[in-house]
Amino acid sequence: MAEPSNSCEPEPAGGSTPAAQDKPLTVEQALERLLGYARPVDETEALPTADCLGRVLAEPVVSGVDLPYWDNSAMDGYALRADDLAAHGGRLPVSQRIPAGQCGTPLAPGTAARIFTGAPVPEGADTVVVQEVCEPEDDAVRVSAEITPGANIRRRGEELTAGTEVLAAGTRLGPQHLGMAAGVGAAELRVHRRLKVAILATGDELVMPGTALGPGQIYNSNRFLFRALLQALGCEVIDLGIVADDREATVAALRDAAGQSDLVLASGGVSVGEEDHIRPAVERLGSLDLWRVAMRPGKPFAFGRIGETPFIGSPGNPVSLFVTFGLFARPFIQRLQGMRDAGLPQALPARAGFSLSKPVKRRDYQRARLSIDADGQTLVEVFRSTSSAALSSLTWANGLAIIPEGEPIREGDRVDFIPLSELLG
Ligand SMILES: Nc1nc2c(c(=O)[nH]1)N[C@H]1C(S)=C(S)[C@@H](COP(=O)(O)OP(=O)(O)OC[C@H]3O[C@@H](n4cnc5c(N)ncnc54)[C@H](O)[C@@H]3O)O[C@H]1N2
Ligand code: MOO
Ligand SMILES: [Mg+2]
Repeated sequence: MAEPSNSCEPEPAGGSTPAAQDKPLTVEQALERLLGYARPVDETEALPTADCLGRVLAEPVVSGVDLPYWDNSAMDGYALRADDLAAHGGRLPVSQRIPAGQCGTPLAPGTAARIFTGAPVPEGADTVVVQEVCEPEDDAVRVSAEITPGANIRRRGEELTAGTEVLAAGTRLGPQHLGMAAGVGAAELRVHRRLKVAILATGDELVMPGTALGPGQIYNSNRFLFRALLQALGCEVIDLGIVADDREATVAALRDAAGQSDLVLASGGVSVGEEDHIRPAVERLGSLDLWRVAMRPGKPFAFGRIGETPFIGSPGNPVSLFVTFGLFARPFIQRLQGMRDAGLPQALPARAGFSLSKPVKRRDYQRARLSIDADGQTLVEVFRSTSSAALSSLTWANGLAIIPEGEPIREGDRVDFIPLSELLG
């Protein structure tokens, strides 16, 4: 889509060397370069708050009210003046009843009000006593325990006051944010429009589930990975299906994809064989701005532009696609969507429950499982195979262990672990 709002200015980042750099970039350099090309889509729309799940907020939400809006009871019980209770030997007549949704009258001196959770505390009362320590007696109440003056009242404005920004622009709206917006009375929110992402899977060997496999054929897993990863990010997916390993077919499919989307994602055909047509096709239609990252899986990862439309080429191996999506495509998409905090997924320090005597040559994102052992210590185990074709490694894992290049790992060493949740949504 040739929208100026989403154009990729040729602004080098992460090093000035253009695309087909001689050496693979580090993960950090690659991300920096990639994000240097990310221009947020600036078109926005106003939607009913209930329809905004997963959208990115374009304007802050500012509260028009104090929260709570008035002093209210945090418990079911009796509202009274603490001094009155002491002065009347722990027994007070009940002068009114205040359920939630009703306002009582100012509390008559020397009396208590029956009150329920969420009801406004009547003027004059300074304490709510929970009913569990009260005995109702005819039209009075006897309090059988020590009370804490001021207890069980949620004060007006104690959470926040009118004029407070409750949600910042650039927030991805989850259930808690929608609840917050509704809680300050926002019926509509201004959000960025949905990002249109075109996907295509290259490969003559691919067939769709539902068809019997012929000789040399495999099922097209990547389509399902792409779609689901994008849906979890709130994108509109334009699925262009399977593209043959053919130069002209690849050029035509990429041109078609770029014409109707904000971003094009392709899987496969990005490596060095003569059946890999993605790089020359992108170069013909625009430019290749990055190719190859010093990582495993995912080394032949590519980024470029087809006209003005950004392009991400993921390696065909499904695990390589998943990992490069989480590390690069996800933050890039978050930026286009207008999110504030787009970057590498957060890793947490953990303890290796495995050893690798032979150091790895490229930074390795091994499929891993974090657990807490009997002593309460973190323990990371890695999958038995590092094959980037083995999706079963990802269904087994709950995260990725980052194995730095050139360093052996001994059991008990610190190892950085990225929870899968950091890579999704
Ligand atoms: N001589 C070299 N060969 C390869 C290199 C290299 O540096 N030199 N790199 C290897 C690495 S690492 C990877 S990763 C792959 C990346 O390959 P491509 O991106 O070109 O992808 P393809 O060759 O098309 O496919 C690779 C692999 O993935 C399977 N595949 C492809 N698409 C799908 C799909 N939609 N669903 C499921 N599986 C898919 C495909 O059948 C291949 O097995 O290149 C190495 N080669
Ligand atoms: O980069 Mo490939 O993804 O190592 O298998
Ligand atoms: Mg290939």
